[in-house]
Amino acid sequence: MTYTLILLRHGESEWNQKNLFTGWVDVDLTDKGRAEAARGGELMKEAGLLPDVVHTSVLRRAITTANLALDACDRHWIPVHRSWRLNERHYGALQGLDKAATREKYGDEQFMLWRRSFDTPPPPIEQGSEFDQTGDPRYVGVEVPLTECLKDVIPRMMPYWEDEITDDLKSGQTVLVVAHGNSLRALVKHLDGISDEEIAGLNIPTGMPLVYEIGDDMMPTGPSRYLDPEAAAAAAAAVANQGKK
Ligand SMILES: O=C(O)[C@@H](CO)OP(=O)(O)O
Repeated sequence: MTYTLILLRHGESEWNQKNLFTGWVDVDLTDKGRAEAARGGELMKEAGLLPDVVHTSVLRRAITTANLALDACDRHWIPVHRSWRLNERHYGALQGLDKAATREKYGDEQFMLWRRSFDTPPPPIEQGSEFDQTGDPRYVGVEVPLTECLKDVIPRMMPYWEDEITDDLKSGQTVLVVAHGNSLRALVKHLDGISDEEIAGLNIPTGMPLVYEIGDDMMPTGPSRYLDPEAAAAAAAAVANQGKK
């Protein structure tokens, strides 16, 4: 028996457009991001891959992307589950800072360590500062991080994969997960068995459905595929180049 899993990073956000580090800051989609989300839904419809259930983070850019994509494939009515565990990586004190200016100030190497290394977290955000999420009502009972590297995302995201998403897959449902560049990198790292070093080179494009066939062991039976591979490759390269002028 195989099961279908579709991963979708949210469409372009206002801070993607402005080239700002975002993390847990709850920014909206741009018009381009809304169009990307709808296109993602159309691609799923054209491929005959219609989700039975959707899981999202608790951030607006993922929630709105899911709504628009599901509307575009007439699946606006399916059950929805949300969890902070699917949130973007917390970007610490970099949240709200311009990526190009940060790269210029700290240099290429430090910039890339913060963005893509497995285990170098950015400096922690100051509690109570403008872009700190401590005290946000959606995180009652959650220990809100002050910064995270990818290594920190794995232990907070994986329980949700193991306890919630795989349950839906095992019941035979086509599962859509709408999340973020770095929370999805953590999940793809697990599914594709990518090493701590090689994960630095993986970038997930916005609004591009990525499909896995999953076996009974809840691991992929073969390589994943983007529904629009050429557009996905170009968009992933653009993500990789963020911060460069
Ligand atoms: O700012 C962020 O939260 C993420 C995703 O937009 O950026 P990056 O791709 O640099 O990790």
